Amino acid sequence: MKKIIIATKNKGKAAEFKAFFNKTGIEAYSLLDVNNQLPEIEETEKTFEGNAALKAEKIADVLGVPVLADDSGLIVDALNGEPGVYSARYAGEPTNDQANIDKVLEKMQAISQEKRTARFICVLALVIPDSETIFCTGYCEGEISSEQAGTNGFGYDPIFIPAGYSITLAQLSSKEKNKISHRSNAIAQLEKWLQNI
Ligand SMILES: O=c1[nH]c(=O)c2ncn([C@@H]3O[C@H](COP(=O)(O)OP(=O)(O)OP(=O)(O)O)[C@@H](O)[C@H]3O)c2[nH]1
Ligand SMILES: [Mg+2]
Repeated sequence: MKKIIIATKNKGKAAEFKAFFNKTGIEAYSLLDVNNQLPEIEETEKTFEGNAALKAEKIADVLGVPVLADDSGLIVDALNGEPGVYSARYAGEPTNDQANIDKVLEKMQAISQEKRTARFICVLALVIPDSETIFCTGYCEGEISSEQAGTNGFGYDPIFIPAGYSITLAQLSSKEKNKISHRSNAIAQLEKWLQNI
């Protein structure tokens, strides 16, 4: 069977990719499944594309197999685009989802609901050895809630209300999140490239 490595150590992302690849006949493994000694990758770029390429290309260099990386984040209009490319490390390192949520809610305390618009972005970089890196981008529009709610998903899901809903992504089932998420929108564009693996 065809195989792909997902260059992520994020359990939430890995689960969402596995749910998708299960349907395609391609076996997907994340870095949490790989035993090889792999380099620690510092996300030094200033763009989602740059960091996605960095993660995919470094792992593909070592393993010599098709690799997909995801660089994603939350963009809040009232915070001038923060946390953006620094979403994982917004409240400092080591990364902590709850501290990141607390920081966003605190900074937005004085901001009214209609000015709390935000979006998730997901940039995927696919590296197939000896081919050019392929990029796909997906978005999920919505707004930041005033309080956190829900325990499904990961990251900022408990404070993100997708457009057209009145509950957070963390209150949706994983199946429902996967129908509308930035990640599934990016994956939908990737599908045509997967036959080259
Ligand atoms: O509520 C959320 N729902 C999502 O669907 C989602 N996707 C990404 N994010 C957050 O954005 C940052 C990504 O940073 P990131 O791309 O560097 O990933 P990461 O460092 O967690 O793992 P890795 O893939 O780099 O190993 C992290 O803070 C994630 O929590 C999400 N939050
Ligand atoms: Mg990261």
